[in-house]
Amino acid sequence: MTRIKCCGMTRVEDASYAAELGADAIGVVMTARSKRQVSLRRAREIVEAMPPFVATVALCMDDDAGFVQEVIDIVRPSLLQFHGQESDEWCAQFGHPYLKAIAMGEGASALYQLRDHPHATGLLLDGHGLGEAGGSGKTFDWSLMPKDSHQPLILAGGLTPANVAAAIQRARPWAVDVSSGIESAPGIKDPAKVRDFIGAVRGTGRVGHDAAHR
Ligand SMILES: O=C(O)c1ccccc1N[C@@H]1O[C@H](COP(=O)(O)O)[C@@H](O)[C@H]1O
Repeated sequence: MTRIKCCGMTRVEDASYAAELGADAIGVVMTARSKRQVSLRRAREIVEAMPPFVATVALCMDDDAGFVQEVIDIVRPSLLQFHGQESDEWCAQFGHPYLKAIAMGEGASALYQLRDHPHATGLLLDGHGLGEAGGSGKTFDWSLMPKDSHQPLILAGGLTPANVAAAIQRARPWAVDVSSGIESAPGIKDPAKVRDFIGAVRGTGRVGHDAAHR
């Protein structure tokens, strides 16, 4: 079964809806470098609203260590996600489980980057180019997804309800991660797209309640 993370939550109701439909994890973006940034307080509210067994992920990108520690202490996410140029040693200093984003777009190859992050709980392969900022909403060539990693690999970058089934077929990831592909505007999730995305991953077409449920 392919796990699902729905990222970039800015509202409790959106995160709760994704969890209700069967998302395995939700994400909140903490870095000021994103238009989806939420405050520490809002992130905590979203995390606290999640039911048992739904993991919570707080995304940082080249932020300073003091801020990351505040995120751990105040938001208390299950996992951090480092989406910038952070080294393995730097990410591991907090003693908190984390995902490390790996660039798979222009000029990038997974080969060396995967070996560079042995302490990551999982590696999230995204469509941005080497040295570029993540969260570009771009897909990458799914055939480049490594087949022999000993760490769980999470496929991200430009996934939508329309392309996620083909992406899974091609890349065979442990999990998929989506943000912009289930939005009606940056940070605002579209209930029909959330439902269709989860339905496409689960292979059922549509799952859960009707959109009128909201
Ligand atoms: O979502 C953002 O604004 C963001 C900003 C900076 C770094 C990463 C960001 N998002 C993450 O990027 C991947 C792929 O997102 P998308 O589905 O292509 O929009 C995902 O992990 C987002 O959370």
